[in-house]
Amino acid sequence: MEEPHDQFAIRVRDLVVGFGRQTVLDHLSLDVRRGEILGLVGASGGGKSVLMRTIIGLIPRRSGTLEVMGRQAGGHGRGAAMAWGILFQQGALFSSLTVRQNVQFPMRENLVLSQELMDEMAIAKLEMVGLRAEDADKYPAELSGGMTKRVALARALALDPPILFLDEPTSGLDPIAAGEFDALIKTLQKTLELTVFMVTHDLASLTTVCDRVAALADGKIVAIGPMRELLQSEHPWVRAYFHGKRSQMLQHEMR
Ligand SMILES: Nc1ncnc2c1ncn2[C@@H]1O[C@H](COP(=O)(O)OP(=O)(O)OP(=O)(O)O)[C@@H](O)[C@H]1O
Repeated sequence: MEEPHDQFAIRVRDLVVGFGRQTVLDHLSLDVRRGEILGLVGASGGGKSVLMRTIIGLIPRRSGTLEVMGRQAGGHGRGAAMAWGILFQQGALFSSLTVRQNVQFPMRENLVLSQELMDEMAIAKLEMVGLRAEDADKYPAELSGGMTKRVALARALALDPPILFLDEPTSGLDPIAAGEFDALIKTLQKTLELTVFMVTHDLASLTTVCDRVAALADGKIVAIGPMRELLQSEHPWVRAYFHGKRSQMLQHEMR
């Protein structure tokens, strides 16, 4: 039975995206429920980033429909920019701007606010992600990997978006920092009632923070559901991904 539309933050139908003669996404359909943390896995080069970038309007689609928070996507502009926050893989902070200025960047681009209010908002966002007010005057080169991710997260949350896109948020972090970052995402998702769309290879993240996991193979979503269901999937790529030697070893160690 079809679920009512307002349950979904993102609806993708029959999406086709390609470059030249290469088709990357081939009639892909996917629903992301409001308030869930959805993890996306797929082969390297399989199109995870392309899917995310197409949803946020950075890559044009050849055909198919996209709906974000009940609105047909395609139009860019202010409304779209405020519907989501994005954490790119490398953190991607502006190196010449301080932490405070990085967090304020989307505010300056999209809102008309006094400097005083933006300063207060930036500090509130930094505290929300577990950083201190003293960190606001640092430059990106002065931050650890974990702090960089947190600043990028604070910037992604600057406009209080209902949807958060995360591209491999724990990559490059040691297991302790990765676990702390996962816990932070879970807490923020609960307190801010966010919908989180997360591309990740991190089995610990998939197991501990994701409500559902979607697997992308051959340009399509070939399996979707809670992690325990994905582990039962008969799809050859999904089986190879979760039951290959390396995954088995990690899962064994996680028990
Ligand atoms: N702007 C672009 N122009 C041409 N080809 C592109 C472009 N962006 C992505 N591609 C191609 O699309 C395919 C999917 O790339 P994508 O970055 O989405 O993979 P991915 O699943 O995110 O991989 P990874 O896990 O390694 O990050 C690749 O073959 C890539 O070369």
